[in-house]
Amino acid sequence: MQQILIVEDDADLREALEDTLALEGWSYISAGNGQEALLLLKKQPVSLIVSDVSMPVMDGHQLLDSVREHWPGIPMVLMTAFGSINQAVEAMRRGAADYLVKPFEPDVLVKVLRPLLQSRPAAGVESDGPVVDDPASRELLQLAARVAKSDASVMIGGESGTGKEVLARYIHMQSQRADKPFVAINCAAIPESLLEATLFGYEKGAFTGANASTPGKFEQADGGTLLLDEVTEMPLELQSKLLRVLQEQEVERLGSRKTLKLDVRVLATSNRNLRQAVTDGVFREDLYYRLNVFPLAWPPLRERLGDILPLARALLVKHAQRMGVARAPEIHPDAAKMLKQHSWPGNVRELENVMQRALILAGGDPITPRSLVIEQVAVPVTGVPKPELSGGGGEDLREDLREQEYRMILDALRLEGGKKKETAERLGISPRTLRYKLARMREEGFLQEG
Ligand SMILES: Nc1ncnc2c1ncn2[C@@H]1O[C@H](COP(=O)(O)OP(=O)(O)OP(=O)(O)O)[C@@H](O)[C@H]1O
Repeated sequence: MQQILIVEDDADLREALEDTLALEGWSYISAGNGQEALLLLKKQPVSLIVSDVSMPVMDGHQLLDSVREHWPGIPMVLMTAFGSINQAVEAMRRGAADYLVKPFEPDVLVKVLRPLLQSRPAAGVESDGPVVDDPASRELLQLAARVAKSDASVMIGGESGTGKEVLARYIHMQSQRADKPFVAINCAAIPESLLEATLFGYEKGAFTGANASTPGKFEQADGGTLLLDEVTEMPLELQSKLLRVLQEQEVERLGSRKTLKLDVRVLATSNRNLRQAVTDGVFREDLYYRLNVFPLAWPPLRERLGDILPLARALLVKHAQRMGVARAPEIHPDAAKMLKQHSWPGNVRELENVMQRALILAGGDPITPRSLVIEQVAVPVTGVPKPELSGGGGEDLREDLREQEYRMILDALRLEGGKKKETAERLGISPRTLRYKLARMREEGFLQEG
C-alpha cells in the first residue's frame, strides 16, 4: 500500500489535506514540521511527500534537501504561498517533483499527486502525452508510437529541456506495458555512492545506513519500463554492471546472493553526443550498442517553430490550473511573435518558466510582451556594461529574477566547493543545464572565465 506523508503545521489545513487523501482511498501519515517528518521517514515506508514550505522548527526547503540526500527516490511536492513565484521556482530547482500554490482545490491536489503515486511525475503537460504540432515533431511521435509496440531499447537524444523524459513516458504509455509501472532514475542527480544501491536495491546491513531491505529501481519497474535519464553520466564501473543486468535480465540486490528474474524494458536519455562519449572513453561501447537499438532525438525547440505556440498555450493552461486560475489567458499576437523569435537555448523547459512567470505578471489579462521575461538580460554587476533588455518592460522584475537565480547558483557552487555535479544536484537541475547557465553567466560577465 502506498503511503503519503503530509507535512503541514496548520492543523486545519492538515485535516483538510487528510480528508482529501482519505476520500481518494489513499493512506497517509502526518507531521507538523520537517523534523517530525524526518522521524516518521526513518520509521515507515513512504511513497510520496506533500509538504508546506513555511513551518517552524524545520521548513519545507530544509526537509526537501534532507529527503533528496537520504531518500532520493521519494518524490516531494511543496505547497507554496500564493503570489510567491520565487518559492515555487526555488522548490523546483531544489528538486521538488512538483508544487502547489495555496489555496488550491482538493481536485488540484489529487491531480498533482495521482501520477506521482502511479509511478513518477507525469512528465508531460498532462498525462495525455507530448504537445506537438510541428511536422518534424509529429513524425517523431509517430515513430515513437511504432517503436513503443516492440520491446526494443530506445535511446532518446536532444538538448537539455527538449522533452526527452516526456517522450519516454509517451513510449511507455503507447506500449503493452502501459498499465505496469514506469520508473525513472536520473543517473546524474543521484550521488555516485547511492546510484548502485538505488538501481539494484540492497539487503539490510549491506552497507552502513542500509537499515532495511529495499528493492531497486529495476525491481520496481518489473513488468514495466525503466527510464535511465542522463545515462552517460553513470560511472564506468556501474556501466559494466548495468550491461550485465540488461543482458541477463536478472538482478541481485547489494548484499544478497539471490538472483531475481526481471522483465523490464529499458529506455535511456542523454544530452551528450553518444558517439563522442564513447570516443572520449566515458561511455562503454558495448552498452552504447545495447541501449541504442532504436535512437530517437528531439530537435531543439528553435528548429520546430510550429510547436512553440501550442506548447506555450498548453503550459499556460497547466500552470493556471495549478494556481487555481479558472481560465488561462490568451496570448496577444505581439507576444506570440516574440515567442516565435526567441532562440530558446533552454528549450521547452525555458518556455515553461517564461509562461509560468507570464501568467503571474499578466494577472489575468492577456499575455503581452510586457509579461514575457525572456532571458536575454544581464544582471547588473559593477563594472560590467548592462546590455539592452529585450521586450517591452518589467525590467526591474526581470533583473531581480535573474540576479536571484545567479545568486542561487553562486551560493550552491560555493557550498559545494566549486564541484559542478554536486552543485547541479543541490540545485535540482541537470549538470548540462548548469553548464549552460554557467556559460551564460560567464558571457554576461557575472563569472570569471575558468
Ligand atoms: N512536447 C511537450 N509537451 C508538453 N510538455 C513538454 C514537452 N516537452 C517538454 N515539456 C515540458 O518541459 C519540461 C522539460 O521536459 P523534459 O524533462 O522531458 O526534458 P528533458 O529533455 O528530459 O530535459 P533534461 O535533458 O534537462 O533532463 C517538462 O516540464 C515537460 O513537462
